[in-house]
Amino acid sequence: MHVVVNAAMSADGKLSTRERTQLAISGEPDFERVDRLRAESDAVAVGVGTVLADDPSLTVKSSSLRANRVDAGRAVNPARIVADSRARTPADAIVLDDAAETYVLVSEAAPVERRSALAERGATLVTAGEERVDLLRAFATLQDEGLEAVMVEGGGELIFSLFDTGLVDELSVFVGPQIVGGREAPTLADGEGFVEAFPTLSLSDVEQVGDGVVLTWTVDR
Ligand SMILES: NC(=O)c1ccc[n+]([C@@H]2O[C@H](COP(=O)([O-])OP(=O)(O)OC[C@H]3O[C@@H](n4cnc5c(N)ncnc54)[C@H](O)[C@@H]3O)[C@@H](O)[C@H]2O)c1
Ligand SMILES: Nc1nc(=O)c(N)c(NC[C@H](O)[C@H](O)[C@H](O)COP(=O)(O)O)[nH]1
Repeated sequence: MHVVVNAAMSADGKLSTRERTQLAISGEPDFERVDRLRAESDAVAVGVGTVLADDPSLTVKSSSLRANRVDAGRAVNPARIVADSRARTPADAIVLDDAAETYVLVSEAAPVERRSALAERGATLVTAGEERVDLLRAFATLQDEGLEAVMVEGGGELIFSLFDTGLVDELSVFVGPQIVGGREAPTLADGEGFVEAFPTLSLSDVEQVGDGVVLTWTVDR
């Protein structure tokens, strides 16, 4: 499996405001880059925090990129993955519509009635971990399902955990020209934070986009 984390952050490293309201960090050229990354992926993953804050669709927006996928014998959209320890994804979340297959990763602690509600909406549930999703086990199951190229779009809690478990191969981040501030505002990697043995990165590309920059790193092994 190849896991790419992609996000947009302000110059001070924030993914959104302290109120978790969506923030226009990048613009159209970056959305097109994200769309191309989605189109190349077998699946696009987010944490349930992102579903609750943004209600994203995670689909490919460009009709020509969708057509290319179909021509190549792939599904029109990549599958969607939601890491959701307690099955909090709302039944009317856009990620549960029929535009793509959706996997919801839950833990043993997810209430049975919430799991049933998601299964009724057509989601495929993957259970791994007691209180929290065991990402190593869950991603191994997803790989068995044929998902090889996985793009992770956030948020900060999920991104930290994926680095913590050593699952990330590549990081690309748009760094935008604004300061958001706020100690409660989500950053690129939240969670508990590393104190020692930090994951290290090797820079593979730098591209200026307007007053921002797209940085691409590979994760050192
Ligand atoms: N700028 C961007 O590119 C971008 C992208 C995505 C999200 N966001 C923003 O990020 C915020 C949401 O981020 P967040 O950090 O609150 O939530 P998140 O999206 O990272 O989701 C966190 C949730 O994931 C689930 N999860 C399951 N297993 C987990 C594990 N092992 N480790 C960690 N989480 C696990 C838990 O239920 C947890 O509550 C929103 O404000 C959203 O707007 C910004
Ligand atoms: N590239 C990018 N620039 C930004 O300025 C910004 N705020 C995001 N944020 C990611 C966002 O939080 C969403 O999760 C998805 O971008 C929504 O995806 P859809 O369009 O619904 O498919 N992403």
